[in-house]
Amino acid sequence: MAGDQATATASPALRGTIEVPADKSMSHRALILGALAKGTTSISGLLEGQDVLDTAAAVRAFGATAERCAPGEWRVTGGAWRSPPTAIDCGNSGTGVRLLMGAAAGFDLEAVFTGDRSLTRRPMDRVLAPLRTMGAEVEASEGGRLPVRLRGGRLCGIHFRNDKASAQIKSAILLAGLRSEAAVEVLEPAPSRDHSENMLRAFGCDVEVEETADGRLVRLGRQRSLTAATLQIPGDPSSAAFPLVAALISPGSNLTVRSVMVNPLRAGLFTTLAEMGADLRFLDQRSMSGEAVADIAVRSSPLRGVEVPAERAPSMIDEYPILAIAAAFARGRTVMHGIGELRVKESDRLAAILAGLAACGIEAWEEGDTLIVDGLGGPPVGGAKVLAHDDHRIAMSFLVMGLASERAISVDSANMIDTSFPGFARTMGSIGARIA
Ligand SMILES: O=C(O)C1=C[C@@H](OP(=O)(O)O)[C@@H](O)[C@H](O)C1
Ligand SMILES: C=C(OP(=O)(O)O)C(=O)O
Repeated sequence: MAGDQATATASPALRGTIEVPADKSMSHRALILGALAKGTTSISGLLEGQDVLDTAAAVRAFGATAERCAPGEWRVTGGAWRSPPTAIDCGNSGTGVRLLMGAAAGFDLEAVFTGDRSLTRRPMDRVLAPLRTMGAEVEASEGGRLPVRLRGGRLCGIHFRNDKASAQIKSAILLAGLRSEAAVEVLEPAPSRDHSENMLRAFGCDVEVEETADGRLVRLGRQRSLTAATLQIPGDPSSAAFPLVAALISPGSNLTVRSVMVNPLRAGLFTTLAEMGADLRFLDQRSMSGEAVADIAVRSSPLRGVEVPAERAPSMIDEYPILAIAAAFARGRTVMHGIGELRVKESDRLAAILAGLAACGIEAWEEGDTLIVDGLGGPPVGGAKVLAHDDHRIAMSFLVMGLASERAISVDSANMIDTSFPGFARTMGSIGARIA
């Protein structure tokens, strides 16, 4: 990819068997929990994208040791966290900064958190409000944004209703609660991804989950100290989504993505694609570090428009940009409900999707928190330069669209792809995709 720009050109059928980089959500959590645990945690297959490398630098600044022994192989030795010498810069990563603020809040320390141009525009109050309720002193910049100054210490309990179905908010509260003895509970009317719960258990922490009439209640038990663990991180379903959709929309394709994490709270895109008529199979289902894993095989398929219910949004929140691309190729209308959270990701993803689709000849519009795409039942014209707004998922989505459109599609800022999918162009090239 030349400089920041990248171009995807109509490609032949995509074929082969590939792996995608490790899951980003699990990778952040592995480093943070390792840095809180007694002893040395071994991690295999850590995602070495910039978001996660920034979290590694952050835990070091708090006093932990995080060493890279070989590609993807890391050792993390934890202990009591101390005030970092300089501001913690989480770069582009909402997960990194929100989980780290939670984890730091239980220690007697002071820290300033900041990030890049995108992250400093994203709302932090959603995490700062519950941390304040628990007793942390926090001072945010205007509008509840970064930089944030946090003074941690002895925290009290909380019962928090997670109406946004945000795993970042839930995880920040659970991590803060690790150093408290008080009751710490998060009620989720709609469940969000549960990697923190699963991984906390792997580190020996009691986490209780109860299905109640009001939703899923997640509660820290009495045993909250963490002991080092050995972890292996499976492939990221949010990254696998790009080659899988590319194969679905490129005639004659036959692709397998190996070792993809398929936790049901992350698998909403696969359910939706199956409803659209995708020939998609989960093979060799197994488990890795407490998470369900499968090889996913797809063949290119004629897709039809569907209605995606709001309740499914938390299980595919990062996949709407690439679903919108699949929808553009599908026959008929795809309606995606309840996706207002897309406005506060790395960019305003709703606006970016709409502008990109319009530039490529697709009719799409928003109605409140609903996105509607009128699919062509065939390839769009393409031939546009799409603004990715420094957002990795917008960039990858429109590059995938360019592989099966009539004319090439360029994106202006492709360098951010490294935050979640290092080697994207190379991996796609290995199955025949033309991205330069
Ligand atoms: O907890 C996590 O690892 C994540 C949670 C989601 O954000 P929200 O918690 O804001 O929904 C998701 O968009 C993000 O990419 C990763
Ligand atoms: C929203 C995302 O990440 P984060 O919130 O960690 O920046 C993403 O990866 O799509």
